[in-house]
This record gives sequence, C-alpha cells and structure tokens, in this order.
Amino acid sequence: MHDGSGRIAVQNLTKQFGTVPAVQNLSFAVEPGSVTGFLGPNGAGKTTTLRMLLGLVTPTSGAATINGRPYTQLGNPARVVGSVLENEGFHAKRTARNHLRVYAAAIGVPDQRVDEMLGLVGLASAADRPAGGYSLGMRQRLSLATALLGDPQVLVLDEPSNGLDPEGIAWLRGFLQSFAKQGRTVLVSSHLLSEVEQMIDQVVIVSAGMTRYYGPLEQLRASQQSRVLVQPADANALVTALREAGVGEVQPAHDGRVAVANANVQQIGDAAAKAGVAVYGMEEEKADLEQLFFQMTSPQYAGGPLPPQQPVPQQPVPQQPVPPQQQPPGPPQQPPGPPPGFQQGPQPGQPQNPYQAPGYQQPGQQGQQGWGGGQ
Ligand SMILES: Nc1ncnc2c1ncn2[C@@H]1O[C@H](COP(=O)(O)OP(=O)(O)OP(=O)(O)O)[C@@H](O)[C@H]1O
Repeated sequence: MHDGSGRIAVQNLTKQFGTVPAVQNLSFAVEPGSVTGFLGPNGAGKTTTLRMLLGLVTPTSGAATINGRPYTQLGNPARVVGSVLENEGFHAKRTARNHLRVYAAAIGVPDQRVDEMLGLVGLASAADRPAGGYSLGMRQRLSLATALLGDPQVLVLDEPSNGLDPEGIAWLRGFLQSFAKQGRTVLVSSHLLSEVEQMIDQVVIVSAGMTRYYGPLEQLRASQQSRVLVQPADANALVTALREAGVGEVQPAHDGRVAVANANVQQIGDAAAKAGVAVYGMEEEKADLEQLFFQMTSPQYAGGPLPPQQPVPQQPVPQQPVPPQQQPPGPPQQPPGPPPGFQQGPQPGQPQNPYQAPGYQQPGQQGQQGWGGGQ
C-alpha cells in the first residue's frame, strides 16, 4: 500500500547468488525524520540490500519497500527516492552540468535546478569540466547532486564518505541531518562506524548477510557498561568496604587501583568515606563503541561461529500507512552486552529548505555557502 510517509521497510529480505547467501532474512525499518546508518564489514550484504531496495536486484524472497511499495511500483521514483550507489559511471567527456541536465530532462525537472544542485554540492566552479577528470570526492558530490535533482523524500547513499575530505564529510553530515529534520528519510551505508557515527541516529548492523543490531544508536551507546577506576590509599580496604556496602561489581586491578562497574562516583566516594578509606582519584571509563561494532561483526572474518543473532523485530514491519507524527520508533533489538574484554582489565528552529537556494546554509552556520572546498 502507498502510504506517502517516506518510510523504508525491509521484511525478511533474502538474496542468494548461486551458493553465496548475500542477504539472509533481513528485517528493519527506516523512519522518516531520521538518519539511519546501515553498517557492516565488506561483503556483509549492504550493497545487495540497497540494490534490492532500489529495484536493481530481484530478491530471492522477502520484500523491500519505500512508502509501502516496491521501488518498481513507485509512480515517479526519482521524486520519491534519490540514491548514490558505488561505482556509478558518468559519461567521461560530459560536463557535470550537462550530465545533470540530461537527468533533469529525464525526470521532468527544470534546468534551473541543475545550477542549484551544483551550487549546493560545491561543484559550481567545476560545472563545465568533463566529469572524467573529476576526483573521487568530486564524483561523489556529482552523484549526490544527481540524487537530489528530483527533490526526493528519501535518500539512499552507499558509502557516501568514500573519497571525501574532512570538510566534505562535515558538510555531508550537516546536510543529511538537516534533510532528515525536514521529515525526510536517510539511509547511509558504511563499513566504518566511526565514519558515520556523528551523522546517524539509528543503526542497522549487519554481518554475513544477517542483522546483528537494529535500533537507536543512543541505546547501543547506553548499553556500553561503564566502570570507575578508583585510586585508593588501601585497595584491599576499599574492596572490602564496597563489597560490604553492596556498591557495584568490584575488581582489584594489578596497578593498585580498584575497578568498579555498575556504580557511580558518588556511591563509591560515600562508601569509601564511611569506611575511612582515603581515595586519591576516580576516573570514569566507557567501552568504545567501535570495539563493540567490531565484536558484533568480526566473526564474519574469523570464520568461527556467529554470536546468537539478536531477535530481529518479531512483529512484522508494519505495512499500513501511519502518519509520521504518530509513528512509533521501529522495534529496536536489545543490544548485546559489552565486549568480553571490557570486563577483564582497564581499557582505555526549522532548517531552511536546502532546495530553495543554491547556497544552502546549515542551521546555525549562516554564511556558509554549501559545500565549498576540496575540489
Ligand atoms: N552479482 C553477484 N554475484 C555473486 N555474488 C555477489 C554478487 N553481488 C554480491 N555478491 C556477493 O554477495 C556478498 C555481499 O556483497 P555486498 O556487495 O552486498 O556486500 P557489502 O556489504 O556491500 O560489501 P562492501 O562494503 O565491500 O561494499 C559478497 O559475498 C559478494 O561477493
């Protein structure tokens, strides 16, 4: 059913290439108003999933829909979804401006929009150069400009940070967040959590074609068990005091410090004071999100058994139209516990419509003219 919300729903999606199970029973939803990271190591099945979503590969089973419909049944797909996939070719001798004009004509968009998009992605000054001479980063920008021509409701980007310089990545982050704040939908794939961590609010983690985690990034962060490293005058006395007071999970470290999980500095300080144990310092420590991501996906490389799969949303991804403001968050999976190594020792106002003007300004960054440099 066509629901017009811009919602992406992937339901029990499977793709088998001969003997290669590229995608296995994948389910998740991407809600409008959010930027969702689609993460997994090389070969995890991300591109295949995105290609199925965009009607370029036929699923073996299951479904991927936008607005409740398969891509091939969208009335004017370029107006609904813009995409940037890997290895997209440009006519080498055609200028960026002419490339965009050809696309604009094909989808019925006026030429004026071509210049707006060139300005938006910072290619205005290179618009009349042949795309064949463009750097990887410039080609990424041209792909993005192409994807945005139809003023789509949904953006699907495969590894968009590839080839971008830090300035380009920062611009892309601000742009995607503003795009999502307008109630639009963004799905970005990457094999590096760190590359997209700052730009996403939801995350789907896949490995070996299967979902490992699906839910808010914040929830994944919160699942990271923190601990406090305490430097006491007398470690044995502090361990006894904390255990008797029932404060946290206490573990003496080799360097004379005491590691306390599941307790805050105030609880520890109070218990130490009550027992008359002097404390010289306390340090709060969080497990690294990247480390957790690596642990969730690394069995694909190790060739060993995969960890138990987190329950992919048990209830079917709703196919019925739901007004955006009433949509419940997608059913998140419970993230797994912290990596085993963590326990064992110390470890370190409404944005303006970007399509109104060529010089898109990020909220709070008045004066910045779109994607300026790095050509
Ligand atoms: N057309 C195809 N024919 C056969 N196997 C394929 C085909 N396309 C993808 N595969 C295989 O499916 C698996 C998933 O590939 P896919 O490109 O979807 O992964 P990915 O997560 O996008 O990886 P990367 O981050 O390297 O782009 C890989 O084992 C790949 O070799």
